[in-house]
Amino acid sequence: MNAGGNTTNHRARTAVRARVPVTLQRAGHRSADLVTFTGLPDHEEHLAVVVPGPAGEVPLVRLHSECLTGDVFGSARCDCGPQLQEALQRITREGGAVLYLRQEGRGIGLYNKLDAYVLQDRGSDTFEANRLLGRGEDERDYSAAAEMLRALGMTRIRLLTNNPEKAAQLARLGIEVTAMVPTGVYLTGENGRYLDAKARHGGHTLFVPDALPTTSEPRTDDLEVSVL
Ligand SMILES: Nc1nc2c(ncn2[C@@H]2O[C@H](COP(=O)(O)OP(=O)(O)OP(=O)(O)O)[C@@H](O)[C@H]2O)c(=O)[nH]1
Ligand SMILES: [Zn+2]
Repeated sequence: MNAGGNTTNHRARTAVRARVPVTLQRAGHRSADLVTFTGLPDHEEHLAVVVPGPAGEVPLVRLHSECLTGDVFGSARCDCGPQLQEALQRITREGGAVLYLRQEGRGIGLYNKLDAYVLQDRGSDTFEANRLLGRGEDERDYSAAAEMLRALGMTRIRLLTNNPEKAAQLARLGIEVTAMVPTGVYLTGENGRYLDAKARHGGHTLFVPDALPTTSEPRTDDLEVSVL
């Protein structure tokens, strides 16, 4: 019971639970801390990968939404895997954090995302497919991310993203985003329609050329964004 004796509206404050050093083999064998938390508002097991940067510099942060298919299996249907690698390589070089958020499928979960893929193969775009499943187009909420950043002492950040909604939500949640740093666009023969829908419908600041590649190798030339 707290000092006032009233526990009914009490919500645990988010705090760092443990910091575990690791070597990241796919980020040049550089060191990072994996950070876990207590008191997260949504009780998910979100994880931060943190590397200290130069004192006085605004840290680079990526809010990476979980994508098992892209991050782990390297599926070419989306651009999540290369974006995660880019973020890990950048923060291990210049300092910062990747918050790995358990928001699979923009918040609808893995099985629903795979159902959405089936609908996309029948002609729907990525946002319409969510609606046909009775779900929101994008159900992500970044409250837990803001709490994690506060617990890490990162309340002033540069955000590695092409998604203005992430910056807007963080600002509303009291995190000062001094800059949106563009993340790479990793175009493959399979993710062109997905990226195009993100740009046209989702408001992402990325450019997708009309002529899409025919291979599933990520291609980043002639795109107007920063790449590795
Ligand atoms: N529902 C659904 N989710 C998807 C689909 N493709 C990828 N995702 C999920 O979308 C999330 C990534 O969101 P994106 O819109 O690709 O990118 P973002 O994180 O908003 O923006 P950036 O910070 O610029 O990368 C991950 O959780 C993926 O699992 C899809 O077709 N349907
Ligand atoms: Zn993905």
